[in-house]
Amino acid sequence: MEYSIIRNLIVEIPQVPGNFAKVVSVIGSEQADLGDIETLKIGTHSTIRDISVQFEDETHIDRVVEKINQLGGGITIHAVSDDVLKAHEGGKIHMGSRREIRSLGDLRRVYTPGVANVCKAIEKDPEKANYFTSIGNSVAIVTDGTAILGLGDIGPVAGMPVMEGKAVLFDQFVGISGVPILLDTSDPDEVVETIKHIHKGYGGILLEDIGSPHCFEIEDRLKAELDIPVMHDDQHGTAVVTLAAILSACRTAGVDLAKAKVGQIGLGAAGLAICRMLMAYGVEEMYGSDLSDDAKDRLEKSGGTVVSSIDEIMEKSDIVVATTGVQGLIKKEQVREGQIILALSNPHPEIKPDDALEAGAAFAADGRLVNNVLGFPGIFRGALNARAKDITYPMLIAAAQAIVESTRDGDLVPHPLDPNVHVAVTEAVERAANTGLVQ
Ligand SMILES: NC(=O)C1=CN([C@@H]2O[C@H](COP(=O)(O)OP(=O)(O)OC[C@H]3O[C@@H](n4cnc5c(N)ncnc54)[C@H](O)[C@@H]3O)[C@@H](O)[C@H]2O)C=CC1
Ligand SMILES: CC(=O)C(=O)O
Ligand SMILES: [Mg+2]
Repeated sequence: MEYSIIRNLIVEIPQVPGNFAKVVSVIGSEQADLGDIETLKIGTHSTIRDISVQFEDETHIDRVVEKINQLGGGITIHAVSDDVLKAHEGGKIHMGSRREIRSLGDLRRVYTPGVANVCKAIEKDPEKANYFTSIGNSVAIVTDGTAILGLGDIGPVAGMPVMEGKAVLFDQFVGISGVPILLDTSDPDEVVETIKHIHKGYGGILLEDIGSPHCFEIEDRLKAELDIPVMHDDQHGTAVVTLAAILSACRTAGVDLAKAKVGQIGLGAAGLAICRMLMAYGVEEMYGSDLSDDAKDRLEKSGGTVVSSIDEIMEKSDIVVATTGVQGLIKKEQVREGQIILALSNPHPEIKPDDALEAGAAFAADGRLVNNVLGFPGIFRGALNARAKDITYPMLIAAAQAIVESTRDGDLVPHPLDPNVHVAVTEAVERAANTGLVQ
């Protein structure tokens, strides 16, 4: 069963023993996936509950609703609400102020005429902008909309909910102001020029969901030309977290990663960066496959070995990572006993972890668990704290190691809401940045 829709059932249940169990049992018997349950109202005779459920499709919802309504005894569904859409009403972020204006004195300090002195101080010594403005704590989240999750080239405006989501994570996990920037061009020259012209307002640039191959050129050029940290999240944020998950799996399984055979399906932004990161870490046998000859050439130029089919990757590899955006690409029959399988495409993986485990995999995870959310917030916080001008490989490796050290034995990665992991990544990246400065 592939769940793709979340809905909340607002159900009134008369207070008769066993009634609630009847509702839950309909959800279970129809193979819908029960989530959070919230009690909205306890009345004299009945209780109203908000039950979050994942469904396969619209007809699946209709079937469950009909069966619950047929239970009788006063059990009634009052509404089927889409909480995901509701959570996006009005957008998820807004620009707020850090100073209140309650008096004319406040106004004159925060705005004119007082502000002019601050402007002059910064004009005299531009470094002062780090103290007297929000620039050093702001990161532009830039997309051209060409590879929004695995949804493809849906354009920057349709990608805005993802960019707002990244901004929410920046704010809540590490206190960075993330500012979405939507580009209506994917031409590398125009993207680079545009970012160069706006970069002065930001302490760093997070490139997000910019597809391959143009993402490689855009990132390389910006890193060379700008004196603030630039990172393409889908490449390096993903590679960091993938390396961490693989290291944790190897630790539990007692496998030496450098000696393992690793296969990467999909050699786009995420896939090629994962291969490069694993090879930099010492993996000697790195296989990859893609539909695009150019993508395969890039792997070969980076030192990996191209194989002709997914069958061959599955056959050869101890560890398989997939980032193709293609739901269900890996079949259960292709899974080998004891394999580590990370099917990382969002919103739907190449193989569901349960299916991979059932087929004999030793470890399996999807892109909800092994997700760059564990990396990019702390990587930027660490880089901004250190006033780093770049995000370097040693900083990324330090981030991966911090994630491994924050992972409980037997798990692949930490829980994304564990604040310790973001602190650990921040500190490790800051340390690595400062060490780099001393060398
Ligand atoms: N879990 C996570 O943190 C992350 C997951 N991803 C996911 O990875 C997927 C790819 O993202 P990007 O690398 O940014 O996109 P991309 O467009 O740069 O790369 C996708 C690559 O997959 C290849 N591909 C497509 N179908 C294939 C097939 N049947 N066999 C072999 N190769 C195939 C394409 O030719 C392309 O090279 C998306 O679904 C995205 O959500 C990306 C970044 C982070
Ligand atoms: C998580 C993420 O960045 C992606 O799926 O594109
Ligand atoms: Mg992304």
